[in-house]
Amino acid sequence: MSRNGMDSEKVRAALRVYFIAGSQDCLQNPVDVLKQALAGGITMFQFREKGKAARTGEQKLELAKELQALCQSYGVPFIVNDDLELALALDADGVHVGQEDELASVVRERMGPDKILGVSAHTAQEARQAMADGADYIGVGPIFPTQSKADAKEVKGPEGIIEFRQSGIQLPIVGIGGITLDNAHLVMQAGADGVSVISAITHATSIEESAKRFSHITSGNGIL
Ligand SMILES: Cc1ncsc1CCOP(=O)(O)O
Ligand SMILES: C=C1C=NC(C)=NC1=N
Ligand SMILES: [Mg+2]
Repeated sequence: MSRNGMDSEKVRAALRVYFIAGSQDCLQNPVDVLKQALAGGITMFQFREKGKAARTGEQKLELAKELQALCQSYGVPFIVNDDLELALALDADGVHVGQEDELASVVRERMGPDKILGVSAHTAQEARQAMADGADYIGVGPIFPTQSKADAKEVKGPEGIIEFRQSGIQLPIVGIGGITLDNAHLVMQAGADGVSVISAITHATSIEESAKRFSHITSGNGIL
């Protein structure tokens, strides 16, 4: 079932190097982090301001506006994690929700057909439900152990993505969790359309170089 709205090939292309960050993930000013990541060629950005050090209220809104403007100057989609009201207030390009967040069907209803809706899915059933709710892609993970999400579920390995594809899930999939320059190729070979990365970019010696290398690794035609 193909959804009328965001073209799925455009979504697949946007998922290739899907950078996620909030100020809690950054060792320097988040604006400078995103500038370098964009220069390195990330294909989509998710603003995920979460945890005890996260900004809130006006501070969070101002930071989001600055990061959104940067993405717009590069023509890179700007996605908001969890916070539907913030996404609507900013007219963001989309929202990503987990199973415990706002219902995906409600988010789709509130955003309209042309915004990007991402849903975290841990089983093929959750993936099928997400598709029925109008999701454009699913986030599957953690693929490898991660330090960036306190309540991450059990590690799946790249097999987790193979299983989704074997159960007939054709929706665009982005792998997430502990993905580095050394293991990203395994995620692509398992059938993901892209990799979602926090610390391998935010903690990199060169943020721009790291983003550039992820872009190179994920641009293969999937055969190599
Ligand atoms: C948000 C999220 N969801 C599953 S793992 C994770 C964190 C990924 O961060 P990192 O790329 O640093 O492992
Ligand atoms: C938990 C998540 C899973 N997948 C993606 C793409 N983003 C998230 N915040
Ligand atoms: Mg969430």
